[in-house]
Amino acid sequence: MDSTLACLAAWMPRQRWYAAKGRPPSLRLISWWDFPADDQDARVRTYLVADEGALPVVLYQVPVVARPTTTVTASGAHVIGSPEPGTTFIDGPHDPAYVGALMGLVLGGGTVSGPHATATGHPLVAADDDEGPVSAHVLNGEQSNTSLIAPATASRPAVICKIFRQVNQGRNPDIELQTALAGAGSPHIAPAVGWVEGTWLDPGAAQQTVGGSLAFAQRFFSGVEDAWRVALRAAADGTPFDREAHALGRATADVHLSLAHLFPTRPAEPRDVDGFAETWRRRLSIALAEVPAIAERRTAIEAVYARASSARPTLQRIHGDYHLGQVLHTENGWVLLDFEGEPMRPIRERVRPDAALRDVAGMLRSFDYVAGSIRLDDPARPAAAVRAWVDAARAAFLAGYAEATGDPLDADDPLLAALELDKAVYEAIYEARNRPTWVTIPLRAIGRLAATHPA
Ligand SMILES: Nc1ncnc2c1ncn2[C@@H]1O[C@H](COP(=O)(O)OP(=O)(O)O)[C@@H](O)[C@H]1O
Ligand SMILES: O=P(O)(O)O[C@H]1O[C@H](CO)[C@@H](O[C@H]2O[C@H](CO)[C@@H](O)[C@H](O)[C@H]2O)[C@H](O)[C@H]1O
Repeated sequence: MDSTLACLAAWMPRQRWYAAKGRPPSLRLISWWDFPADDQDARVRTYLVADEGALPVVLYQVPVVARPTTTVTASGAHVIGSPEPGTTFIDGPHDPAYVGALMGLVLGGGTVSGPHATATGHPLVAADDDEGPVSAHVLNGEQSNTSLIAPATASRPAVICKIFRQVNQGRNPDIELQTALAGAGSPHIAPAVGWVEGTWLDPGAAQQTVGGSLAFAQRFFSGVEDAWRVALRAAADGTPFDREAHALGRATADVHLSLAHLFPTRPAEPRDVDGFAETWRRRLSIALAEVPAIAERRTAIEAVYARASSARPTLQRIHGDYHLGQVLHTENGWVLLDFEGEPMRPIRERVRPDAALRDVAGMLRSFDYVAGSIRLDDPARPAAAVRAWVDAARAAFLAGYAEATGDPLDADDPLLAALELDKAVYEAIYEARNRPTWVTIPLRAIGRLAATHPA
């Protein structure tokens, strides 16, 4: 097993979903389970490994197909390594044996098990017994998880199945919130198709079995673009985005209203807002260590946070990592995706009731990212026109949101300002770790947002 762990530890840091960038993992095997495979050459296994170098410890789900090296046809990019002579490990989602096994579980149900661990499929739609092994391909792009797309068949629409790379105790909020919203008939959600839940021994507590979500399947909207693409094109062409942004504000408010109806809400108490401020300060100190350019803004940033200390919003479940890339432009309007919350926040914080303005702030930042990305692509482009596009989109989004909630929304609200600034600080850390050439986008925003609200 040591050679298997060494092989995984060498490969994981190169994966986008590996959280502790710049540090090799310190892996401990927690468990595994094997799927039955039709292909005699393939052993289909999911490893649960804990990265104990991370604080708190991060548990990863690593599906692996082991094949005799002489039979491997997978592209080198998807090969994990050869832990033993003659055997090659392939990244499971890129191998048909794992794809067929996982999709079979999520669409058809059943349980697979390993030492003190299980994985159980919970299909929500009746399976087509004649379908045979489901084929699917990995969705390309920069994602926190790995998603498989299974094309439509005569008996079912196309399906996207997200494999959660980081595994936590309890139901993943992506599944929890979207199944509740879909069940309540929200038109802004992709209908759920099924999910996979697992049990394993808690890495932090001897002999205690815990459970959590492993994968989530939803209807896949083929051939549609996300709001990021649509907005980027509109901004680059100089086409107004006001109507779309207004409808996006309305859809956002509609989802917030549904979540407030479906899950408990409560007024914030002083300790809640102190908790927000504590998170902002903690994040700022990480950002100061990882992105030193922020240091000159420190006092101004803290002043913006201090202005929000008397805010008392109603707390409710929210999206938590809301940006243009999380919304699809379908023929029936905007559809929201990925309710997992901020990947960098511990899960226990992500499932707590929160301020709905956090999502509003996330989307406002995303409009600014459109301008930033255009400037990165074409530094010679006059900044003023793109800025005017962003300002109009922001205003339209806020107007649509306020209209649908029926509550006026002050664009200078101190809590909104603090949340927007905190999101920019989050983005500075995120970009420094994942896309260093993009870090100028949040850095410029931090300068602007801190200067707009002087002490
Ligand atoms: N139901 C869907 N229909 C079409 N595309 C989807 C669907 N769900 C996700 N996508 C695409 O996959 C991308 C990643 O999905 P997301 O849920 O954000 O995963 P991650 O947690 O890995 O970031 C989205 O930005 C979107 O482009
Ligand atoms: O992968 P996730 O969807 O969970 O989100 C993470 O990655 C996003 C980048 O892909 C990051 O979003 C940032 O970049 C977007 C443009 O690519 C921009 O629209 C967002 O406003 C900006 O925050 C997100 O923060 C991160 O959690």
